[in-house]
Amino acid sequence: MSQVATAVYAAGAVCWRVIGGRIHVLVVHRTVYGDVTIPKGKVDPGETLPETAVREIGEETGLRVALGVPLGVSRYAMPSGREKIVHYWAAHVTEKAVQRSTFRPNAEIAALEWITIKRARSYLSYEPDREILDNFAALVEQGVTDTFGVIVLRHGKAQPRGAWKGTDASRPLTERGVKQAAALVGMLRAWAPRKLVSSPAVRCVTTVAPLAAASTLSVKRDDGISQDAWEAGNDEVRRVIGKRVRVGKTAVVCSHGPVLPEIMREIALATGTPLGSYVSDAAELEVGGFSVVHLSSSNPSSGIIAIETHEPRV
Ligand SMILES: Nc1nc2c([nH]c(=O)n2[C@H]2C[C@H](O)[C@@H](COP(=O)(O)OP(=O)(O)OP(=O)(O)O)O2)c(=O)[nH]1
Repeated sequence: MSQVATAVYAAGAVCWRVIGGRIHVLVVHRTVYGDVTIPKGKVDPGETLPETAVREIGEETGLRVALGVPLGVSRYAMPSGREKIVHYWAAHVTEKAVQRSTFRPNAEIAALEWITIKRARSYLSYEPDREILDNFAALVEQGVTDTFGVIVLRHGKAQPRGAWKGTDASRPLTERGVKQAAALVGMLRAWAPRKLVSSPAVRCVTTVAPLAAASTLSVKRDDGISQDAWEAGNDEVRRVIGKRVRVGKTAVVCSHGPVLPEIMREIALATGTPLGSYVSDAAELEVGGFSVVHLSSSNPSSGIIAIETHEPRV
């Protein structure tokens, strides 16, 4: 009987910052291999890829980062013959994070180096890494490097309508829904949301409550994105989304299945993005699932830069 070796999953980020008016990226010189790569590492058991990317950047470089735009997936066969699949994001590194880095050369990483994209391209040891860097370079050329995310979240699994005697808005999460809410914490923190907006319905507020507690943010309840308002035809999705796009801080917006298409539509309209399946598919979320819609900080009306959709883990 032949054995098929399973792929090894990993995640990392093209870390970038502006030095002397020019974008520089971070490459790592690895001690054992003597090669130059984009920082990344293997998924720990039970961890999601966005969490892995943030943890690995922290461990390898001492830098605390939040994820930006997804930059694609590289695949290669390791010398052992096993396939490696690596998911990458862009990650803006603040000056504060650089100052706080505790990096010391170690058995894994001999040195960190901040260099221009052109130089990084010539230093990187492997073609798959160069392709990921090229994806980042394309964003730089379009002038959309600085981004923020609107994280459109569908509440976790709730008690069915028929089985609940109280008002629809007071329907609680099921046990699975509570587990989904807990599992969202680590994952959503990878994008470091700075604002949490939720429909006032219990199933939505309790979906974001663990995240609020872990990130010491309060939940802003807004009836404009409630299902009751939507069913009555007096929702205010445009106002809620317009504000998120104007403010330009990464935010979680937690709402209901039927309201999500309207939320995605308003993000597209507010940013001058043509409507299409790319936009509407992002609203097709399972309970506890979310889409991160990446927008330009310097020019939000330049359209949606990227959308990534994540299934619930539970
Ligand atoms: N980082 C990287 N390594 C590659 C690529 N192509 C390629 O053959 N390698 C080689 C270098 C090593 O000999 C071998 C394993 O390196 P690796 O970076 O995938 O795996 P690792 O377990 O050492 O490191 P990590 O995933 O925990 O960060 O694969 C590539 O595109 N990127």
